[in-house]
Amino acid sequence: MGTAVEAASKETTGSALSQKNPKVIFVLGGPGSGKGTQCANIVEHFGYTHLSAGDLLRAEIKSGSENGTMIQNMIKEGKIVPSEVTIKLLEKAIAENENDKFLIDGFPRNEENRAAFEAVTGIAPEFVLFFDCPAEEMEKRLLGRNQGREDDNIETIRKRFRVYMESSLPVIEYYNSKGKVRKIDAAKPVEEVFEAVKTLFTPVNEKAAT
Ligand SMILES: Nc1ncnc2c1ncn2[C@@H]1O[C@H](COP(=O)(O)OP(=O)(O)O)[C@@H](O)[C@H]1O
Ligand SMILES: Nc1ccn([C@@H]2O[C@H](COP(=O)(O)OP(=O)(O)O)[C@@H](O)[C@H]2O)c(=O)n1
Ligand SMILES: [Mg+2]
Repeated sequence: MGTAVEAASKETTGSALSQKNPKVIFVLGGPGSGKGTQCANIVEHFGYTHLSAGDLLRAEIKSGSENGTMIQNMIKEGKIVPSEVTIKLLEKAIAENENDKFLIDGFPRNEENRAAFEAVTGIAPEFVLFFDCPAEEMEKRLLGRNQGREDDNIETIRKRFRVYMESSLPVIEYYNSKGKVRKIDAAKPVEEVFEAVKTLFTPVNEKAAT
């Protein structure tokens, strides 16, 4: 149905995903709230595959892709890359992985990300894991992250916070209005945050098994 472009896109990507029918959890929260850290814990304990949108975009820059320069400039400015680029990377990563359970970290980051992902893949998240953390704590963590990231400087961090407030929080609000948000106090130490995360995953997994 729809345009030829839509049909083609379904044939090349949508069909691979609809066959898979993957289970997806969106992991959201401000920059530095601890998304990547907690995803690593969830992978270890609950068998999900972690897909960080930011990591996929950074790998795309490194691969020498034709979009690389554009992505690099957007990340440096703290701006959100057009969803068609990010969604293609996510679709490919899901299709190529044998697992059927994915943590999608740092996506959707704006309304365009959200609506396009749903339209292209037909996938709705099981729930949205939301790491709630004060800006001062996030700023402190980002300045101490030491991963050599070009966007972990105070100037870009301020831009990323603005984008988060203006564009990403409304997406969390959208899912909240649908009862899909599981909010975690992310200002606590890593272990305590993970204790709270665990309680969300254990009952969900048990329910799925019975
Ligand atoms: N609960 C926490 N308390 C203190 N530091 C944390 C906590 N969670 C993560 N960190 C540290 O903060 C930085 C940002 O964490 P990260 O998981 O990369 O966040 P995000 O992916 O949300 O940007 C990292 O250096 C990480 O080690
Ligand atoms: N859905 C997404 C996710 C990240 N990005 C870009 O990648 C940057 C880093 O994202 P990230 O998720 O790795 O950052 P953190 O929240 O982990 O600090 C963002 O500031 C955006 O520039 C994007 O454009 N679209
Ligand atoms: Mg991250």
